[in-house]
Parts: sequence; structure tokens; C-alpha cells
Amino acid sequence: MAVEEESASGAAAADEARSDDPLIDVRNLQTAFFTDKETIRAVDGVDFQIDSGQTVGIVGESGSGKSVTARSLMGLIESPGRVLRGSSVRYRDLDAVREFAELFSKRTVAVEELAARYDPTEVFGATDATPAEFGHDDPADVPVVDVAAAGYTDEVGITDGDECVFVLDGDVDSPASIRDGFVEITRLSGEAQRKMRGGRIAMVFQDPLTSLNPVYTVGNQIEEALELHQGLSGKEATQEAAELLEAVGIPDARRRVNEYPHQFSGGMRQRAVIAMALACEPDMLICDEPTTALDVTIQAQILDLIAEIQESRDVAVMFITHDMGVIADVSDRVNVMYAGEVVESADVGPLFADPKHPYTNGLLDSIPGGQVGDKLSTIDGSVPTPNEPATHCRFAPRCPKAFDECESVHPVPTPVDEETDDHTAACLLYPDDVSTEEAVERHQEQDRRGDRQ
Ligand SMILES: Nc1ncnc2c1ncn2[C@@H]1O[C@H](COP(=O)(O)OP(=O)(O)OP(=O)(O)O)[C@@H](O)[C@H]1O
Ligand code: NI
Repeated sequence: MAVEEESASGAAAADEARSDDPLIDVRNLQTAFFTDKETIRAVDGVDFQIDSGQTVGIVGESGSGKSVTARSLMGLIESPGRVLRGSSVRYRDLDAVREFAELFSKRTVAVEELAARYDPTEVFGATDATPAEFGHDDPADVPVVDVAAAGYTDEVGITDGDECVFVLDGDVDSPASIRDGFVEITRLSGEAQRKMRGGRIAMVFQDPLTSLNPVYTVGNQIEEALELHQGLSGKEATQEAAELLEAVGIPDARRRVNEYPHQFSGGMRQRAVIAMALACEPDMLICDEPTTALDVTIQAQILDLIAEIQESRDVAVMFITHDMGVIADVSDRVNVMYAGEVVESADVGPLFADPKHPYTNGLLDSIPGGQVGDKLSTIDGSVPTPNEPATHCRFAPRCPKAFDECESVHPVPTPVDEETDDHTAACLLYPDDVSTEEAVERHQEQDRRGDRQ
């Protein structure tokens, strides 16, 4: 008895410890499209985290890589595009890890076993991987789990190649015993991908009609999701569908479940799509410009709805928009993207009170009645298409603060000053409490170490 009690409280302690970890951990995400003409490095080495229940905004002009980031997380990148080796997106929810380990035991890996036969020289030196991209100087310091999750599988003795569940602590053959691990989203396929998409992560797009089928009633479509993800059917499903429609603020829901998408207004359709997403009881909702096509009052209502859902159901939200005003309204944390890179990352308060990257300042200056400049201006020029690995600041040609080195040194995300670690900017001006010369040197050194040949 005593033993059982001890292990139970041990598991509880592990659960508690885990709650500090992010739900989603995006590391060095790189997604490229290989066309006949060129390679488009749409997402080029992006890092960010999303905690459970947190709303993380991704903002940037058209073409900065926001949607490709979202689609990479959802496994929705199609040929000629792919997520490149070296990328890792970890889904850390312990329930999900246990569920996936149970369902996909053949695709589950015990990291301990990998470690036993790991030889760093087979990865570093034999491939284009560098220890620096994993945050280390010495190859021997890079944990085997990092290289395996990033897709260097042959090199660490994984031969099947489709492993997607990594167990760090616990017995792989007894999923309930797992205390630490993650599902590697970039390695999902088939059934595992369907389990994640819809079951764990749901998506709301700009145009609700891309998610709704015109020939079925709205109710049918929600019922189908309920059947698939919650196992409900018949009267029970119909009842729940109406309740979900009511929960997302559709008046007269009991009657309207029987209507078709074309009988709904734009705003009501988007509410119906959100109801469908909720039918899957997701841990996370990815919203890609969900209000851009709607008029301003409806837009505000949908934003309120998303905030309410986030709070009452404790879902994490990744919210994509090009609109700084919307980002300020919805986010806890903000990542500003430019030409495939995150150029600034901070909590929403500091980002708006004290924006650091000249690009963020430019975006804020272009909000009508914006906090920073009263005069409405836009940033001249447009986002370049990144075709080559960055060797300089991609924003430099449009930057009012650019100096010579901006054309020759690639800035990496850096704390904006030496006291702060959760506000970063990829700009040679930072950290701002050291001389520019010193700052440039630091960026250069870090970038050189992270460079692939
Ligand atoms: N299927 C594709 N094939 C080729 N290039 C693509 C494809 N999808 C996206 N891209 C390119 O990737 C880059 C990033 O596109 P993305 O859609 O992520 O931008 P965005 O930030 O979402 O912009 P917007 O605000 O216009 O939606 C662009 O240069 C785009 O042309
Ligand atoms: Ni987009």
C-alpha cells in the first residue's frame, strides 16, 4: 500500500512539474517550398512556445510566413513544400503523450534506449547539423532526443523512420506510467496526424466556407465532429450540436442547426466553424486571420467570443493576423514575423509599451490612431521572398535605423537588454545596454556558430 501511495504521489508531483512546460515548443522550424524556379524559405528558423491556456499572437505583413508557420504545426504543408530536417515542434501535453503511446506503440521511442547507442560524431560532422543550432558548443553536449526529434533518425539508430512519440521518463510499454515526453508534430502522418488535427489542435481560417460543406446542414457537420471525436451519436449528438451553437452565440440555435451554411451570415458562419472546432474539445485553437473578412463590429464580437472560449475552456490559442490592433486585444504574448523569421517576441504589455525592433515600430506607426505615432504612415517597400539562408538583416533595406553592418551580419533573437530575458529582438541594436560594436560582435558570433555550410 505504502509503495502504491508513494508512486501515485510521485506521478502527481511529475504532473505538477510538467505544468510549467509549454504545451507547444517550436524549435528552429524551417519550412521551404521547392519550385522549379526557386526555393522559398517561407519559415526560416522560428522558435516560440505556447503555454496551455495562453493566447500567443503572430503578427507581420503579408508574406512574412505566418500561415506557413500555422500550417506546419497542423501538418498541412503539401508538396512542393516541406518542413526541413532540423525542425522540431513538440506537443507536451502528458495526456496526449500517453494516448499516442498507447495507440501508436510502434511509433513510440524510449529516449533512454537511443542514448545507449548514440554517437554524436555520426550526426555532427557527417550531416549538415551543427551543435549551435541545438544551443550547444560541444557536439557531445547535444541530447540525443534533440537530434532524433529534429529528424536525424538514421544517425541515432531509429530505422523505421516514422517514430513520433518520444518518452523521456516512464515505461514505453505502459503508457500510464509515462511522466515526461512529447509528441513530435513534424513527424506525424496518417492516423496519428488525424488524431492530432481535430482531436487536439483545431483550426479556424479566414474564410469559414473553406471549413463548411455547402451540401450538409450546419448541425450535421457539428454532429459529425462530435461523433468522430467524442463518440456521440443520434439524439445526443443533435442535442450537443445545438448547445455548442448556443455557446458560440448563435440565436435560435435549436432551429438553426437544421440550416445550411449559405443561410448563415459571414459572422454566424465563423461562429459555426468555431462550434465545430469546439466539438473536438481541442487543447489548442489555431486562428489564422479569423476576422479579417468580417466587418468591424462583427470582428469585435468574434474576438470576444474567442477570448471567452479561451478563458472558459482553458484552450491555448495561436492567433494570426496582420493587424496590430487585433493583436493587442487578444494576445498574452506576441511574436512579430518578418520574411520567415521572428524578429521580436515579448509579452503584449512590454511589446506595445516599449517596442524594440524597428519593424515592430513601423507596424505600430501604421495603425490608425496608433499608440506610437499619430500620423498614419506605412513602411515603404514590401516583404522580400527569402530564397537563400539569411546572411544579413532582411529588414535592413526598409529600416530607418539601418547601418553598414546590417547588410553583412545576420541578427539573431537577443534579449533587448541584459536584465530582461523574455523580450527578444533580432536586431543588431540589441542588447541596448552594450555598445553597438559589442552587440554586432555578439550577433555575428552566435550566427556564425549556428551557420550551416
Ligand atoms: N504552396 C506554396 N507554394 C509556394 N510558395 C508558397 C506556398 N505557400 C506559401 N508560399 C510562400 O511562403 C511565403 C509565406 O507565406 P504565408 O502565407 O505564410 O504568409 P502570411 O504571413 O500568412 O501572409 P498573409 O498575411 O498574406 O496571409 C510567401 O512568400 C508565400 O508566397
Ligand atoms: Ni496568411
